[in-house]
Amino acid sequence: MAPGAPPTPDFSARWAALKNIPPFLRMVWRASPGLTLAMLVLRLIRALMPVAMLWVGKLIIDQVVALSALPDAPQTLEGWWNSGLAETLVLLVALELGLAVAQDLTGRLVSYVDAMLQEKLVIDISIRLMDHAAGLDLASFEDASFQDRLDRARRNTMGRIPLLGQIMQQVQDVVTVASFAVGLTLYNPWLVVLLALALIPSLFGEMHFNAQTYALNHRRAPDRRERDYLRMIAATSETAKEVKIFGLSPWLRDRYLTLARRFYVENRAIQRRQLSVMAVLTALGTLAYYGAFLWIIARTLTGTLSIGDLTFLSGSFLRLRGLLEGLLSSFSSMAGEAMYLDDLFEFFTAIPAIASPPNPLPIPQPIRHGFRFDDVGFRYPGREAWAVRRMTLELAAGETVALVGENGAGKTTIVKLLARLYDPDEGRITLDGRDLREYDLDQLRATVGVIFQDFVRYAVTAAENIAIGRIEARDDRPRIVSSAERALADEVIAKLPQGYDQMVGKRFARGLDLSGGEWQKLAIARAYMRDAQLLVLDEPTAALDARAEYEVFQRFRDLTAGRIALLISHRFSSVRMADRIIVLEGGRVQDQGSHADLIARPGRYRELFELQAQGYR
Ligand SMILES: Nc1ncnc2c1ncn2[C@@H]1O[C@H](COP(=O)(O)OP(=O)(O)OP(=O)(O)O)[C@@H](O)[C@H]1O
Repeated sequence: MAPGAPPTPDFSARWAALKNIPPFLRMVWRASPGLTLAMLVLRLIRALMPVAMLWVGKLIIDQVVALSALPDAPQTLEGWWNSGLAETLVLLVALELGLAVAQDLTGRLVSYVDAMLQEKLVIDISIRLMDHAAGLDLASFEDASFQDRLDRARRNTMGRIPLLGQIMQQVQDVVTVASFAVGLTLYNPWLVVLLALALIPSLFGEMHFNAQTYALNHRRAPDRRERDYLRMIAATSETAKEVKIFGLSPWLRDRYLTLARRFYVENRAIQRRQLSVMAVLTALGTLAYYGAFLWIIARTLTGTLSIGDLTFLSGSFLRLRGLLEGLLSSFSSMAGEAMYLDDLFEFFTAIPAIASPPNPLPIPQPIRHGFRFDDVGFRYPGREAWAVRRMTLELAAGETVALVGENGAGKTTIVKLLARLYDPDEGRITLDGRDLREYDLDQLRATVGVIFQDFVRYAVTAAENIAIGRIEARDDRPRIVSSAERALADEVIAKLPQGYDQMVGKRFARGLDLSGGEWQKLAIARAYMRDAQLLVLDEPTAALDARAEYEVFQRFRDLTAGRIALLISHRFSSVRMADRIIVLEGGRVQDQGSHADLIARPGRYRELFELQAQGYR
């Protein structure tokens, strides 16, 4: 099936999806070889039990009939016991009892092993999804169709875990069917053929409807994401304020309802068609069953079959019909379920474009010269306009540089390019003269510490929120405390009832929410956790007042002495302390120099500086 394309709701798609079963089973095996083996053995034992029980049942009945027809049969139980005539019968009954107990026991064991195996599988797949997602490019996450695919992979795969039980049941049922079929064939092979023929139409019916449902779900993934999003924003702590103030509730509700209604109508149409078509097809199976039953009764009446044979055959027939019906429909639904696995395997085939080269260079320790943009051009995927074009600039070792420019000038883009969250489309970025792409990616990311404007407010403890900057050091309390002090976050933490161990954020009941500025201080402390050689504050200070931001920047400059510090802010009063200020406009360097240089000459910087200064007068 072509990646991303909805499958055509036909049988071939269904059959093709069966290819997913072997890799799925390999995942199961990987999750737990021991449990998988145990499961197979148990299923095999269970598979042979029905025919064994029915056969023993037949033997019992034949014995009873034979014994009761004896001319000089004993009249009392004691008489039977003493005669020894009923020994075989007693043995057979004991055997039947043993089989019944074993069937119950293995049934429970199967449920247990199945549940454990599914749990292990969920963990294993979740970890693999997380690991794989972690390695993918940022661009992928900003791409809506990728989001749909990831969403489908996650949602569909977790929903497909019971497929394991289905496959196992299928294997078990196939063995049971085979054992019954052997039994029936011994009497009359046509009985089996008759049954199978009657059931084929309903198999195709099932397959057809499953494929339609899948195709519909697949096609609706973007709408479903929107529907879930609407339901989510209508009632979350993040949105509650605006939903109330702007009275968004009716609007959200209507949009949700429009989508949900469409889903409902489409689902109903499929369900109705399935109801009528399947009713007819299933009736065919019933007809065949009673036809065969009549044949067995007739043969018993004419004396060709014994009463034991009658019970065995009619029992086998009944079981076989149920089994075949179940097998065919569950086979078709299994194939249908397997189609959903396409999304998972497709997701696993996505390879990041940004990766370390085969023989990566280590990051220089220390950086001798610095970073350099050489005529760099970059466009976001799917965008016509250049975010950055003909950009040439330098960040020299040990220097504090500020980037200023109006919204959309390209400041954040420069930072993303420095950390190789994206690679340039034109020109190149070098570190100590070598292209960034030649270096080890993990080392590069470790040496570039960025606190973004939209940093994440994690619903974990205050200490952990700071440790995010260097998660390996999450148990290094002195390091966390000292980072907090440098970022002025210690004052924020001092006010929390449980100090560093206070859960923050409002997601969990025991969390305590912080003000925007307080969150920013915690985030800035993350920068100090790192041993980064290039530290970037990309406007995480916007919620601080002008004086606090100035103080944060001043400290940042002093505390990052010897490293490269990059500051981004819209406040000219704060950036003036940088060694060099780069003025960006429309994705290009418009001017650069120290504050004194820039203010001394007419230009954009002086203009904007004066505009802001007036505001403060
Ligand atoms: N993820 C993205 N996908 C597509 N276009 C983007 C993306 N991020 C930024 N852009 C575009 O790239 C250009 C540069 O954006 P950038 O974020 O670098 O600006 P900025 O100078 O940091 O702005 P601000 O001061 O508002 O933070 C803008 O035109 C913006 O619309």
